[in-house]
Amino acid sequence: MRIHVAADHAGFELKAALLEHLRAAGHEVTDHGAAEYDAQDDYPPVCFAAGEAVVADPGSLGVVIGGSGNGEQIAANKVIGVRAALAWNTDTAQLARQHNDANVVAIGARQHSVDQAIELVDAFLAEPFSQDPRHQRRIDLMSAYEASRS
Ligand SMILES: O=C(CO)[C@H](O)[C@H](O)COP(=O)(O)O
Repeated sequence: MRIHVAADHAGFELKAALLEHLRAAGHEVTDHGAAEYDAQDDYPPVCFAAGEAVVADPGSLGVVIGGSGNGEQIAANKVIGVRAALAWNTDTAQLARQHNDANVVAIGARQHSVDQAIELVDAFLAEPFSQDPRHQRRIDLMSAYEASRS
């Protein structure tokens, strides 16, 4: 799978561990930054970059990481075509794919151990979209709204 990953300073350490884990598992992973640790850096630019890469690369998925994951989810969702979900347990990670066909998952690195956070990402990546018509209908409503505003 092709995976686009980004993190600010709060997610920098988790990003390094996640890149290693995903590459060892055979995924094709692109690191969209931050390239180095800077306690003053801002999460929106790297989240925009990862989101844009996911939209430009159909079939790929994204991971955006910060302290809570909230701002990273918000930033990624500003990219047209991104459906970013904050995953905070296995169920929300899986439901993001099953029900929402989320193409980006947001993770709060300060909310989980590294192992727990990697489990959330793995659960997200492994779960397919259900293809259920009711879920597709709701996604289509959001896509139509997005298209009408752009
Ligand atoms: O989670 C985040 C945004 O939702 C950021 O990672 C967090 O706000 C960074 O905080 P600080 O600048 O205090 O380290």
